[in-house]
Amino acid sequence: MPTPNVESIQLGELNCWRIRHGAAELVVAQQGAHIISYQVDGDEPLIWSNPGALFKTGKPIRGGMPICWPWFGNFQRNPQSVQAMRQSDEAAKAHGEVRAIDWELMGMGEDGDALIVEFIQPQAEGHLPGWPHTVGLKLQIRLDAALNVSLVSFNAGTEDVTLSQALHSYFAVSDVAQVSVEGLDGVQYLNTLESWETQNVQVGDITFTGETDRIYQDTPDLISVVDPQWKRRIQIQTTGSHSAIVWNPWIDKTKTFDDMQPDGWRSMVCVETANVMTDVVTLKPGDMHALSVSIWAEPLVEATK
Ligand SMILES: O=P(O)(O)OC[C@H]1O[C@H](O)[C@H](O)[C@@H](O)[C@@H]1O
Repeated sequence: MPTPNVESIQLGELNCWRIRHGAAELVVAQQGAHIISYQVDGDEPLIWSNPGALFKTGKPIRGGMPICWPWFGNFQRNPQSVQAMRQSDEAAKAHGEVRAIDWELMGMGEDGDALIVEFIQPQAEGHLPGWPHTVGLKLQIRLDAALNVSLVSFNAGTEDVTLSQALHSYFAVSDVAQVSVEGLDGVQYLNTLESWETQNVQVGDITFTGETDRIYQDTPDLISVVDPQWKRRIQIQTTGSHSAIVWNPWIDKTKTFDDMQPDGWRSMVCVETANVMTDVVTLKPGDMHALSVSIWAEPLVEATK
């Protein structure tokens, strides 16, 4: 059985852990329970670790896998049922309240050949600013042949709670202009750069020629990023999610970020495992929901004629 090897490290101002399990290495920050990198020895990284990232207390980390909860994206773009959960005159943060606060590491342990790492977010139990609900929030990371991440919400209060959420995965690619995203052919999407009202239908695979920010609805459980140059297919298998956001900031948007190198956009693409828009989650008292993704790479088999 592979033995995990855990090292506490400091990245900028943030406490992190470097966890080795078999051939896999995971770096996770206490702030946001944020996966910063994940790579299997001898392979290209699967999760994009951003060389321009800033590791500052209270600032969301760009790259890796931010957790967006209890709302995704721009609060005002969320359905009324999600907005009604918040009681505050303060401007709402993009992507919710938990990506830039500390989580508690509950434990790390082996389960057969797998390693499990668990975090909880105690502030979700009634202590998030302007969000007066009591939800047990746990992140479970399971390392086996894949990277498996599950965000579990349990309504411990007495009223219904509606939330939108995402595991905002940044995937490492050879060159975003050369990759395609498969699995969404025929699926409806909003092109948020053009209109939040018009429904579009995806035709064929997604390729990238400019800034891209799309919300796909009624998504299938398996989406892949096909990368011919790195001769691999990243498999993104989800449960508890029927929406996905596909995002790349391209050249000009990247220039507006203080935490991304000018060419950073080229080596990443976000395919986010989500519950947004028509797919928001309502938890009755006592209900639990798990938003889960398993990520692994498979070699691209060249078509033979
Ligand atoms: O800059 P952030 O708040 O981390 O958000 C980064 C991106 O996240 C998602 O993919 C949204 O769809 C984008 O509109 C947003 O720009």
